[in-house]
Amino acid sequence: MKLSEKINARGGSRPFYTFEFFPPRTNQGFENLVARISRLATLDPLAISVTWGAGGSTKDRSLELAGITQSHPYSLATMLHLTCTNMQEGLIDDVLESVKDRGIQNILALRGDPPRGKEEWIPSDPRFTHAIDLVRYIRSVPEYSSHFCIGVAGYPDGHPDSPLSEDAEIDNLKAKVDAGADFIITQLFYDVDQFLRWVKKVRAKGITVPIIPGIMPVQTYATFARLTKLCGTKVPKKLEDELTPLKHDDRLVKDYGVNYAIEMIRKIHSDGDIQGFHFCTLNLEKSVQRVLEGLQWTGAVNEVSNKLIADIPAPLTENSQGTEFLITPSSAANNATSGLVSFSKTKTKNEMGKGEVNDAASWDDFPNGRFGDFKSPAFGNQDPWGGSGMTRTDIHPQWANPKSSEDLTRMFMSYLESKITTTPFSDGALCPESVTILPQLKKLTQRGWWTVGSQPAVDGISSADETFGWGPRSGWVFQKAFVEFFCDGKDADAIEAYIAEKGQGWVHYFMANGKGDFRGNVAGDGRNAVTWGIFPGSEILQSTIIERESFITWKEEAFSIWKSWASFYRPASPERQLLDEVAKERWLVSIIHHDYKNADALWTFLFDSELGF
Ligand SMILES: Cc1cc2nc3c(=O)[nH]c(=O)nc-3n(C[C@H](O)[C@H](O)[C@H](O)COP(=O)(O)OP(=O)(O)OC[C@H]3O[C@@H](n4cnc5c(N)ncnc54)[C@H](O)[C@@H]3O)c2cc1C
Ligand SMILES: NC(=O)c1ccc[n+]([C@@H]2O[C@H](COP(=O)([O-])OP(=O)(O)OC[C@H]3O[C@@H](n4cnc5c(N)ncnc54)[C@H](O)[C@@H]3O)[C@@H](O)[C@H]2O)c1
Repeated sequence: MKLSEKINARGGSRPFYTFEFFPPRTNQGFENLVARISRLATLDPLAISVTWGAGGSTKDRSLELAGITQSHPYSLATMLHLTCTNMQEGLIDDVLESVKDRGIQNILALRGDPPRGKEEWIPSDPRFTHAIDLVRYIRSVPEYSSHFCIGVAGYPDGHPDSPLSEDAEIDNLKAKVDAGADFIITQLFYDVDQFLRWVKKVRAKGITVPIIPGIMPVQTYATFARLTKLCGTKVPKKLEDELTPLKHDDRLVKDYGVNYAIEMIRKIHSDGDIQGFHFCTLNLEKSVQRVLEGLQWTGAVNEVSNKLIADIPAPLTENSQGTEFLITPSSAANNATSGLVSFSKTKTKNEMGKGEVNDAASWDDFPNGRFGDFKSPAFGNQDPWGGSGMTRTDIHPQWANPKSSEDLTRMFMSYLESKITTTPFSDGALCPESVTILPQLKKLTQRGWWTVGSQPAVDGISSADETFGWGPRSGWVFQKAFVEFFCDGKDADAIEAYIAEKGQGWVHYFMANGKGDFRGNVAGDGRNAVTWGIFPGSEILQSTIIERESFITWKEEAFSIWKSWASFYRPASPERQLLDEVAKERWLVSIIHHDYKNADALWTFLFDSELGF
């Protein structure tokens, strides 16, 4: 059903909400998301939306997910985000046809990433340069026009890449609506006063369609910092001042995020214009549920909608079978200041094993744990539409234009020496904990093993420690050292042989190349918890796990970053040849040393003459 019709049918009696999801990176994450959506559906959203990877990069998974949620037994009004630039010629028509065939009637028409300057050899559809072109196109084809309800994006804090004034931006928004859009969904924001001012300005320009504000409850400090930067979101001083002191405690951050979202929504709703809210869920469920409970908007619907749970087909993978708990805070949303959030666990499905419970329960608690659980729907999330960062920006001038391996070594070294602040693999400065192993990282990188991820060993440090601490303050945290780097095939062979000969069971590794070869010494389903913490009143929490599935998923992304970087250069250019060669020939290697009681164990093991040190 069309969202515009559903909004009208409600008659404005009760506020509505929609939930946004992105297609997960792994098969198990995908299957578990479907189960998660079915649970969230019991909260009676008016629609759910599925994001679209820039340039169609998630086409199949986005279509599949949207098709599932639209059809029986879920039967949720589904909206597909669709970007129109950097899309291969003909793809828009194919997608619109498939969307229509699946019975989906709502499209969020977006521009997507601006075309990359130097890519003229990649054929992309010349008909589309702005979102308005997609709106016009859909409205120009009678069978699409009658079938689809169209939403467009609005930017209360301004568009991050736009040089235009607010007035000019709103004129462009009006043009999209005049071209046939039925509603506006806004970019996420946190400054309610600014939003309400913007809405009045939008209305004053004669835009009358529903405006649905994008709400993203703060989930973790790192995601919040990353996304507000990416989206150009203004962070009110009050929010910054209140959130920063909590940033090491994921639970307090989440509690704060829930309360802040509740306050935002109450204030916006009381202003009278806004009827509904669009939740950017990041594929997590607890915070959105808590916000709606806190608003007391869910009471009436819960009775009606339990039917969905009963209708859902049995869950989906062996690992996910029965591992899901619906975790509801026993004292909804109001514990932020005490720091004592207690959770009551309500089984939603079959009986389950204890270890599995710990996994699923922490999916929301540590959604962006560095190497989060690959079974989590939120695994590997980088931004709300699943890009790698590489697709959103032009090549960073800091990375120079590498023409040789030595140039790349220099780039990775410059990053470690803080001469540059990013690499294609690290979008911000090194974490303070990495500074404690800086000489070791430099030694590896200088050797041509370009490090991209690492952590030092930690044997029980206070969870309140400024550098290593996380979680509730009264606890102890532990880490095993690991390092992850790109090296050539000869070195990968040498590392493998060396670990087999000298590792004595203390050293685990995974290695993979861009051609699809994979090697490692961890048993198929072996899971290395490399960061864990012990806190009062809870099971041991494992925030970071290194395992085969997540490594393989990450290595796909890692090699696609090389390829994506290469694609910025002309085919015959030395940069293109170098980066293509690296993407083909180098290996991504991840090495963990299990002796966390010896802080030097990993490094003394690696810095051996047999490995060329
Ligand atoms: C709710 C929401 C969901 C999103 N979902 C996704 C997603 O799933 N996948 C994804 O890749 N991205 C997504 N995005 C990001 C979006 O694709 C980017 O923000 C993109 O840069 C702009 O898209 P747009 O549709 O607003 O573009 P447009 O409406 O085309 O506007 C882009 C810029 O161009 C300007 N402009 C418009 N018309 C003209 C003109 N004729 N001449 C000159 N300038 C003009 C506008 O003022 C604006 O500054 C989403 C954004 C929002 C707010
Ligand atoms: N299973 C896996 O192996 C797997 C899965 C997903 C992600 N990853 C890794 O995680 C990273 C992305 O995850 P994230 O956003 O949580 O990472 P992050 O930015 O939190 O980095 C993880 C750690 O690596 C350190 N680091 C960053 N850049 C480094 C560099 N150039 N050399 C050495 N150390 C560096 C950081 O300081 C931090 O301590 C990827 O770069 C990848 O290394 C690995």
